[in-house]
Amino acid sequence: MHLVTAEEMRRLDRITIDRLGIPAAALMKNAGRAIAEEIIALCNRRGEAGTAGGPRQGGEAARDNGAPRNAGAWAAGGAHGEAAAPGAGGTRRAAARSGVRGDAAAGMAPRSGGNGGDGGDAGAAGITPRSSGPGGAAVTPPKLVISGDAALMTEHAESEHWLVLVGKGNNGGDGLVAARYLREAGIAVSLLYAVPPESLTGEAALQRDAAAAMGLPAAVHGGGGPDFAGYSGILDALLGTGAAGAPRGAYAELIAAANASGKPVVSADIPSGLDADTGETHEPCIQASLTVCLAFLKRGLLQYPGAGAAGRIVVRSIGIPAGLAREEGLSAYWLTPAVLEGVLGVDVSRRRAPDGHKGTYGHVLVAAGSLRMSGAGLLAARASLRAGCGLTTWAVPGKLLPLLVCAAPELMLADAGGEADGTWNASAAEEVLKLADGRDVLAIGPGIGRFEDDKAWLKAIWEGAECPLVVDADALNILAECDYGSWRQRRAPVILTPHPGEMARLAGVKTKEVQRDRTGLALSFARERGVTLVLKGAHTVIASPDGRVFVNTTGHPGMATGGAGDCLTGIIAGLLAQGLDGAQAAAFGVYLHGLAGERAALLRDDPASVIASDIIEAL
Ligand SMILES: NC(=O)C1=CN([C@@H]2O[C@H](COP(=O)(O)OP(=O)(O)OC[C@H]3O[C@@H](n4cnc5c(N)ncnc54)[C@H](OP(=O)(O)O)[C@@H]3O)[C@@H](O)[C@H]2O)[C@@H](O)CC1
Ligand SMILES: [K+]
Repeated sequence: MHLVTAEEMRRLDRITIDRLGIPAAALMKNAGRAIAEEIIALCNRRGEAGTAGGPRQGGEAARDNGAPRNAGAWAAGGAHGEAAAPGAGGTRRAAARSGVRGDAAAGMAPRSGGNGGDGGDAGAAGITPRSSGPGGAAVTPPKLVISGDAALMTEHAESEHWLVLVGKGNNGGDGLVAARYLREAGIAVSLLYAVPPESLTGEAALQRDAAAAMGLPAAVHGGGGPDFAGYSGILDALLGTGAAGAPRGAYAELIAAANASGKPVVSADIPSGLDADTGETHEPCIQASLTVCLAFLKRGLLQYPGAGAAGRIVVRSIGIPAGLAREEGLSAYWLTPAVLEGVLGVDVSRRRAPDGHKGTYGHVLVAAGSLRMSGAGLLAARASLRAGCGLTTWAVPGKLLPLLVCAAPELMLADAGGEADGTWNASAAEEVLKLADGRDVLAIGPGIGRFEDDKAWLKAIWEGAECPLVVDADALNILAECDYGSWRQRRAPVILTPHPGEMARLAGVKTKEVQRDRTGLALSFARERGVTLVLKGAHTVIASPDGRVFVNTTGHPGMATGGAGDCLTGIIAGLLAQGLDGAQAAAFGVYLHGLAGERAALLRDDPASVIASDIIEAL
């Protein structure tokens, strides 16, 4: 699934309208209808659970009122994203975990509710002929089957009254269309304009007039704290992709009041107050329980804190062809099995040749670990084997070798020289290069610490190793102090795997700046430096030097534990050794790492108790 910026979305809108001749009003109608369908589905869920209009439950429970739980969920197992076969239980679980669902009508994940009729005769309405069983007894009574527009029906309308907060732009127009469809479904709806309705223009003005002609009660926000107590839910149609900066004036007041109301808030396209590109949340920003994202997933919805403000995300098709994004060369993706296979060309089933042997699957050299942090090297080396490479050699300062014998019997150990106290030194680079000769990949950094002339050590390895290089941990901190742009160009790929702190040092900015726009920074850094960059953290970003960027959603907060990053280094190295290219190994490695973390959490029945070794065992 493509991820788009606001600017890219506008471009795709324009192409659809200008080149394909699809009227803007039709897109707005589709958008509003999709939003209404999702609200009706929500009403039905909570109607069945008997919670509509109930008192505020506080915290997450209140935000989630009527919607499946999402935030921080980590339900594991099964396939992720839209790639799994429609109807697969795994898809449903995975969608709940990642909090993003696609539109079945657009060929993505299955929809619940939806237009699927009543489960009876899906064909034409009519009278079913009488048939009889072997003894002549009638087995099928005559039945008149007529199906209606199920997605726009609810039996719980009487307990619902929705307030639509209407902004000045097309986002407000979407909200006005949704209001009409909700009313058509029998749900009471009121409109609250942020600005005088006369200031709406274009399609939004047409929708304003239609809503008025339909008799929908409307008011204009007059300042002060509006009273939302009488409503069962709020549709946030204040600001969309046309928003600039922090919400101002009436918009800010309405957002703050909606958040304080404790009512479930459904956002049209994006939560108002969110930067659609970066995931930054302005003050204030809607805290939605559900975001009905229109046409394409906006980048900011997958990056925190925006991902946290969006609640559950549903991406609904509105008539803009999905293929346009590819045709226009957009290259940011939500990382799913479909994207791994279709965009990156990864064989996610990891088939092995029937006549393969350990030499077929590559040999990893891991140069990692020192006296006080030998475990980091062990984790990386073991993870590379679990990722499926044929052989792994672990190079450590020689002093440590006797202590590590049989730490993992599957590993080969090698003496990298170093100091008598088990630390690294600059001359160890020569040993590492000798050991790397003929190896398929070299992973460096976990647990090496800092040492005298470590920059010379890194330069020698960077320039001398002919195989792909995975650089992590202290090797990244060393790199951040080097002018490596002047080093000899490497032919084989380099993958850097920084966490936000390491990224800040590499890019020469503050950590806060890294987190402000993770996707944008990763993309520009990878392009400028000619490396594949894995920017770790919640929803890890993988950027390749050719301008493609992938955002991962596997994993969970329990994986924020010492050594988890070392495992990732090993996994990526193990995949590179098997012949995957830089972007493939980085993206697939990050995806598998998160999946293994989810499995480990399930096995332990508690995400918080997962430790790095569990991730390796769950691979
Ligand atoms: N065919 C289409 O076009 C489709 C559009 N679609 C929908 O349209 C949405 C984009 O619509 P949009 O471009 O009209 O922008 P939108 O966010 O509604 O309003 C911007 C207005 O708000 C104002 N404003 C801005 N910043 C502000 C702030 N910080 N604080 C306060 N006010 C602020 C600013 O007014 P100004 O201040 O300039 O007078 C500006 O006019 C998109 O998200 C999707 O929902 C989809 O249905 C697909 C088809
Ligand atoms: K909105």
